Amino acid sequence: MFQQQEQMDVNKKSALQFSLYAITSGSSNMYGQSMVDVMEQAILGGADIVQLRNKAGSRAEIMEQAEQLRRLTKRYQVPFIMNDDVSIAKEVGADGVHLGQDDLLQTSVYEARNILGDNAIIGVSTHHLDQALAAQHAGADYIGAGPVFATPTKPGRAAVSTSYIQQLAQRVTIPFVAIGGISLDNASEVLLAGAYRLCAVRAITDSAEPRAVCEQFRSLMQQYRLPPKWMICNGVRREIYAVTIEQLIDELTISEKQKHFVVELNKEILPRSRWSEPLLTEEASVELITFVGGG
Ligand SMILES: Cc1ncc(COP(=O)(O)OP(=O)(O)O)c(N)n1
Ligand SMILES: Cc1nc(C(=O)O)sc1CCOP(=O)(O)O
Ligand SMILES: [Mg+2]
Repeated sequence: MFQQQEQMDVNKKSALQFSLYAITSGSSNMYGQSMVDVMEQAILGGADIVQLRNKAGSRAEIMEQAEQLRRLTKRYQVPFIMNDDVSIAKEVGADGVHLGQDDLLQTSVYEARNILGDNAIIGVSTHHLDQALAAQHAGADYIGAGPVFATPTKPGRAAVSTSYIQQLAQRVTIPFVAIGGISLDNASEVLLAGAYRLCAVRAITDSAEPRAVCEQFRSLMQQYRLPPKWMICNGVRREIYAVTIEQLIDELTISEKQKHFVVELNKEILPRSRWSEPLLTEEASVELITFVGGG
């Protein structure tokens, strides 16, 4: 818990800078491409994190797939996340595990962290803001946010819509990834709502050309947001997209009446005349010091 406020291991920090998250489906796709080939194509197209999701296989089958994906992702130096099962994640040396709200009833973030260690990536699915804030507080490294659109991959789960993405962009300090029904046709809508990271199953696995699909996702994504930076804002370590103090104030949705403060950037007072300069960089530390009116 609260590890976001400490210095993060460099490998974990770089793993969490992912932008396109590919999740498996089945052992081969409808074009006869094996699951591993599809994921390799996805990685070559720009997927920079991979999850094994097999809801129906035997433990032995899942273990074998996990080992295959572990080898593949090591070769390309891409993080590998195991869905649902912390013990398989541990056994194959996955980089982390993804837990849904139901999975948390079996294994909490705290327990997963104890089993996998501080450097493991623990992701948690969330469907509304309270769950997101709880996951962040519990020490999750990233949040899954969805389903943004209704999807047959998760039947019966109501769409949260892009308004949930807007909420997360303003309220959570850890990375979040939009998931559910995301395709090349609607990705812009999700990015416009404030997502930097997108996750897809069918858009990638149901395509005859997973590599081309991922390339197109990545080129779309580059049009919307610059990668976020880890910064310390008023003592809290968090992801920040802003590059100027003015943008930071907007990003933190500070209301008009609270905008009278002194800004310290890396321990130096920053005059208001410089608030529009692109000064915010990785690991910058910003203090927005407000004054309480006296009588
Ligand atoms: C990145 C990511 N986000 C959400 C999920 C869904 O997890 P969960 O709600 O536990 O559902 P299942 O995938 O286990 O059916 C995910 N797997 N990955
Ligand atoms: C596995 C999963 N989890 C979701 C969530 O909202 O937590 S939506 C989802 C399915 C995503 O698949 P597709 O890209 O095919 O829609
Ligand atoms: Mg699950």
